[in-house]
Amino acid sequence: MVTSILPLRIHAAEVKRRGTRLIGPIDLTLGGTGITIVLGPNGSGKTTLLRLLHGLERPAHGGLDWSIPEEEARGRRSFVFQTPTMMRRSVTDCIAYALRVAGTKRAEARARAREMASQVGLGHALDRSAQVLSGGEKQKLALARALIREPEVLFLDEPCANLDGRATREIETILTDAKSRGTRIVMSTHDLGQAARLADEIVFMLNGCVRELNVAGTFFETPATPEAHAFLNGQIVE
Ligand SMILES: Nc1ncnc2c1ncn2[C@@H]1O[C@H](COP(=O)(O)OP(=O)(O)OP(=O)(O)O)[C@@H](O)[C@H]1O
Repeated sequence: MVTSILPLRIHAAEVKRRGTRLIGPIDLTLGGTGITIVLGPNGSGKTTLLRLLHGLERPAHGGLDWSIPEEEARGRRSFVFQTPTMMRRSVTDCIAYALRVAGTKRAEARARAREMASQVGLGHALDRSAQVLSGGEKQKLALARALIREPEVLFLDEPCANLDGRATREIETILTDAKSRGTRIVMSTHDLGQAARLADEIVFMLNGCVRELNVAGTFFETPATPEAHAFLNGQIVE
């Protein structure tokens, strides 16, 4: 049996930029299964937290421990950026590329890429250049590229920012399907409706710190902190 890379334990981790603290100290454990949604006002540190968890930011203090050595855990997680970079390649080749760099042969990589493209609703655009896709299609492509490696943990930074209701629903379906296949998802969103639809657990950020970590149902019904309560009521929280 393959050992899980989870839980991820974060202890007193701080991210600094030129001596200024962006987030932290963060103490958090990410375990088990399901979807964790990172919520919080603009500038509260959601993106920086996700970047820290995925290893894109090095903690200035404290640290992170996956349940297996970092060099092994690295290849078993993926990150989808808010504005994914698109290669000058077809949809099929963009997805296949993720497998090719991992050593899969070209024909097999392309066959699996076509299958994955169809699963995320891009079956009509297999030969289209990634660069001409719509915003929603680009996000689906970014997800397909991340999911084809079957990551155990998938981090997403505001994957539905700027998407309309239909595109958002399609992305949410892809994410819930991935969850049901066992992918652990950690994502930020501004959209409280989306958080309520998807979350099993909420991490509420404020001023660079985790202000509340709660089961989603409890967070939405009886938040533990006055700041979360105010945030859920649409008040400006600083
Ligand atoms: N490269 C950087 N250099 C300096 N400050 C930064 C940098 N990146 C982020 N910050 C600051 O760190 C804080 C947290 O930013 P972050 O982008 O993580 O917040 P966020 O909650 O994701 O915000 P938003 O909801 O607006 O996307 C902000 O005050 C931001 O200005």
